Amino acid sequence: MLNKSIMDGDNPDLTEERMKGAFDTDKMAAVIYGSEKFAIRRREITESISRIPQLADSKPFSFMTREEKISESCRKLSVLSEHWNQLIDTNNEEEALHLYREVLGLEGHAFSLHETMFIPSLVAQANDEQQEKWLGRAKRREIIGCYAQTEMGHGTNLRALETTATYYPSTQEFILHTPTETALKWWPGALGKSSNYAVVVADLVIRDTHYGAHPFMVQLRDEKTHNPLPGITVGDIGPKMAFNGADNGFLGFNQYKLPRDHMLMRHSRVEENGTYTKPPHAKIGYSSMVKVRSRMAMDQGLFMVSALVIAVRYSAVRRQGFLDDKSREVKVLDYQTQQHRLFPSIARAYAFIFCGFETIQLYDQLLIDVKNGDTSGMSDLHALTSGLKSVVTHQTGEGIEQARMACGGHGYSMASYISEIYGVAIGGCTYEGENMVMLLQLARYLVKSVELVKTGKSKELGPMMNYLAEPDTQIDLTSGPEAYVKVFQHAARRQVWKATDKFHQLMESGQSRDIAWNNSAVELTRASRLHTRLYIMETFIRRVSSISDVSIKKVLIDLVNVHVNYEVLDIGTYALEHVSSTQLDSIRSQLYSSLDTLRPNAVSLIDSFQISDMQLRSVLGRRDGHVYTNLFEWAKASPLNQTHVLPSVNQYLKPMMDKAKL
Ligand SMILES: CC/C=C\C/C=C\C/C=C\CCCC(=O)SCCNC(=O)CCNC(=O)[C@H](O)C(C)(C)COP(=O)(O)OP(=O)(O)OC[C@H]1O[C@@H](n2cnc3c(N)ncnc32)[C@H](O)[C@@H]1OP(=O)(O)O
Ligand SMILES: Cc1cc2nc3c(=O)[nH]c(=O)nc-3n(C[C@H](O)[C@H](O)[C@H](O)COP(=O)(O)OP(=O)(O)OC[C@H]3O[C@@H](n4cnc5c(N)ncnc54)[C@H](O)[C@@H]3O)c2cc1C
Repeated sequence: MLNKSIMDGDNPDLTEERMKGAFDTDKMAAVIYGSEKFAIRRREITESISRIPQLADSKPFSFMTREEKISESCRKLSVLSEHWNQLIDTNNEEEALHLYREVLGLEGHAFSLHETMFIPSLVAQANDEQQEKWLGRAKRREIIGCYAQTEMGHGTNLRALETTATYYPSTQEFILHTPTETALKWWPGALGKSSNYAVVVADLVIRDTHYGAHPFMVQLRDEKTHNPLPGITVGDIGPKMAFNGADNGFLGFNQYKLPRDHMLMRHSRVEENGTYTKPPHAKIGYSSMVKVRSRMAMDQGLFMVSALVIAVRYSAVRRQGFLDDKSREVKVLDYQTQQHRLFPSIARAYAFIFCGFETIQLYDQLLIDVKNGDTSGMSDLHALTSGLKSVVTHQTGEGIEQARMACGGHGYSMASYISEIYGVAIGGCTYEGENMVMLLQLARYLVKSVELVKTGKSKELGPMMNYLAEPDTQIDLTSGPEAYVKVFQHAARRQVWKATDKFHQLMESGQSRDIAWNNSAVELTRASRLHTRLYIMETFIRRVSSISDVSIKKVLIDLVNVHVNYEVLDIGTYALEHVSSTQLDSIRSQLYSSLDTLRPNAVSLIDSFQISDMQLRSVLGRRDGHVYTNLFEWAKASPLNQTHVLPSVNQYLKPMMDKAKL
């Protein structure tokens, strides 16, 4: 029995699962979270939080109105402000994110964008003097900030942003202005009611020349009264599909004056006389987005895991139907269909998180390089994270929806909380650049790479691109996971070349570059997806190969087997060009047997993420597995059940029924 945290009073069905686990979940947590030190810190932070009763939800979140959710998260933030230094190392971003997740969950809050985009924008875009002025204040949370870029009329196409920041040398001020209704900033998280500052992205104009999107530090509200400053129109955009604890907002400027030194000037400058110095890389101002995209594999992996923790634990306590033994119904987790629904997603979640570690490190390195004047890695990371954010958000959405269905009717209830997780996670398909558009950004890079190969410049290929220059080879599927990587390489290479050839042929036939691109776009997005999935698979295998602990490695190899078999079958139409249908049949059989092999470790694999009940907010996913009693308690707490007869019954239904009786 390796799982140390088995509790006496837990549901015996879950205890049985935990006894079956063949590895230590604390050790696995150390692998998942990158180090034993951080895995221990996570547990310590969770433990410390549980000792502060004011940080608990005051009632089930699902029964709160939007206003109550916002007020509840502000209440908790004020409690947290008394405890930051005892709870976490405030300079450690991962510890802070864990604390936020535990205490505030995933529905958003006043600081949603403060940590994820406002501070990172100051770090990457503000010069030293500006950081001196604002960064400390932001880190101490004396001010609350957000990132205001998207407008009602334009989000994806940044070059068409309408908000202007016009510089006047005579006053040494910018005038921020919203020229039309569609130019209203629309969507920024925590903008509507919480933030008093924003990094605003506006089109820089000097003497009638438009220099495009640039970031500005803008005070929105009076620091004493919190009222909007004159010239600022700001408010909440209303309820959303999910994420309703956040006040995503609108923002308009009416000839709003801003001192010259409020343009973030680490990379581009406007001198007092209006002379403009351009940045060392044209897209350096987009770095806050690359930062968030580089985190998305990790964050989406964790969203998917939350849904899987709920679905796998519930599947181990839910008994329905019979297999051999007719005296007792089976755990639904024993059905092959249930395993097929859930286990490939467990594998993907692990894979996303391992990828996430790599891309976060790549971004941190890029930040250092750029500070030292080296922007050469920007295109590679932009391409990689554009594809990755698109694939992981889409697959996470699919995985969470399967997890919901795997919980049957109770999955549809807010008691499961899966629908909230789903709603929040799929926001990622849209924010930080709509998925199709970001796949097309990666496609630009892939097409350029093929062009390099075609012109004999393969040596100039970026990281991860060498396979595009390699010839197809025979694949021996018995040679282990690497053979599946080869299948993906073949499929991705063929699709990237096919899409590029189509694009080239259309141009050769007389179509303009833009029209030819648009007419090749579906094929190009397919190429980007295959390339990204190849990267995810390679990272997963690489990470697992590097593990030394035998029991951990063994179960992760089982997980890799589920992954590679499932992924190759999932791209069956492409794979068929490289493997025979008989080989696909054999992959199918291997997938079924790999599901079987994984089955005893399923609960331990998801327990290893050590997501607390507080964070999970799910009756079905409770760690102790006592689902039914608590489901009943939860339903009894519904506001509708606080009275036997609702006022609407007396007001409408009774008179209607009484009238019908006459
Ligand atoms: C629910 C949440 C739960 C938890 C999380 C909590 C909080 C976080 C929640 C939400 C945060 C959401 C925040 C936001 O959404 S902020 C707004 C984000 N907006 C976007 O992402 C807009 C997307 N659009 C763009 O990025 C750009 O418009 C573009 C699509 C990239 C096109 O830009 P454009 O200037 O027109 O450039 P192109 O002509 O297409 O390309 C020219 C050239 O530049 C290269 N390029 C583009 N971008 C970059 C980059 N960032 N770095 C390096 N290079 C870049 C591009 O590849 C091309 O290169 P070529 O060599 O091909 O010429
Ligand atoms: C939960 C959430 C939080 C957000 N938070 C913030 C925030 O904090 N700050 C902020 O500034 N913004 C924020 N946003 C806005 C977000 O960044 C934008 O919605 C996003 O960038 C997509 O832009 P869009 O809405 O203009 O979509 P559109 O570009 O209008 O997309 C609509 C459709 O057009 C297609 N399309 C558009 N352009 C092309 C193209 N060139 N080629 C092919 N197809 C195309 C898309 O694929 C899509 O199908 C948030 C959004 C959400 C949902």
